[in-house]
Amino acid sequence: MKNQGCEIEAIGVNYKISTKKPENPFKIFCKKPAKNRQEVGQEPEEEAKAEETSPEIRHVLKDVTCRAKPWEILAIVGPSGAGKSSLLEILAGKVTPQTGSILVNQNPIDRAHFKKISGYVTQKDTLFPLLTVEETLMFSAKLRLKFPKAELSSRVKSLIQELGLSHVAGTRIGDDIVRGISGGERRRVSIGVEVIHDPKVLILDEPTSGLDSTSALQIIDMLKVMAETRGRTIILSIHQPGFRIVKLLNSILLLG
Ligand SMILES: Nc1ncnc2c1ncn2[C@@H]1O[C@H](COP(=O)(O)OP(=O)(O)OP(=O)(O)O)[C@@H](O)[C@H]1O
Repeated sequence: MKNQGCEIEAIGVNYKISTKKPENPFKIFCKKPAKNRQEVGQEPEEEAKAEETSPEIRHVLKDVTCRAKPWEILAIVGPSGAGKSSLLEILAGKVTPQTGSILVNQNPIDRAHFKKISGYVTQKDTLFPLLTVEETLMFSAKLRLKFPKAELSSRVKSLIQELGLSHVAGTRIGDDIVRGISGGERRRVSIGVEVIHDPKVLILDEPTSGLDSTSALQIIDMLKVMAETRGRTIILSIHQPGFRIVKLLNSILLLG
């Protein structure tokens, strides 16, 4: 099992959200509005139809099916609001869809176990600006791995090399006030934080957003190497991949 890759499959996923404004929390005694004549006595199909056309229900994902394989990159492509982040959260077991299933190696997802074998890189980097690159990765290593200090240190050093961050290992992350590393380097550190425990699956929400085309290509190139050398399953969302990026992707799911 240890060396087995991880295949993730989404089958017939439907995800709806309610855009209805929450009721007034101070209104303790509230009379439920009487159902209108049309709603009373509705059949289930009619009810589903009514839900479908209701302006208060947004159908974010409609019958989505996809498969991500080990050693490969699956990209979820689509315009803003297409549901890319929602699908990634569903694939990661963070959100449960109304219908459909998520399978990991042909078995229903076990969220607790999946958390241990996966890494999730959010769209926005959440790093401590005053820590250096090496300190940031060491912090994550100490949280996630129960290794002796020397082993943690050597794991961090080899990861810094793998991420191509050796030249900035001792540089602070920085933010708008403190000058630090570049946007592309920051993204690499965020990826490093999530791969320190060598996960089988890596899920990334828009890893190239806000980067110039060269830095974006370098990030996807690095992820490709991670997939091909470690057998990782990589799932990422991306807005508008350029031609050179598309060539590095193994499969693409288009969301409209
Ligand atoms: N928890 C939620 N509450 C309210 N609306 C939500 C929620 N989750 C998703 N949505 C809505 O669902 C739609 C899809 O959102 P999602 O973030 O998945 O899209 P996206 O393709 O990742 O967009 P972007 O590229 O801009 O990040 C959007 O209209 C969003 O407002």
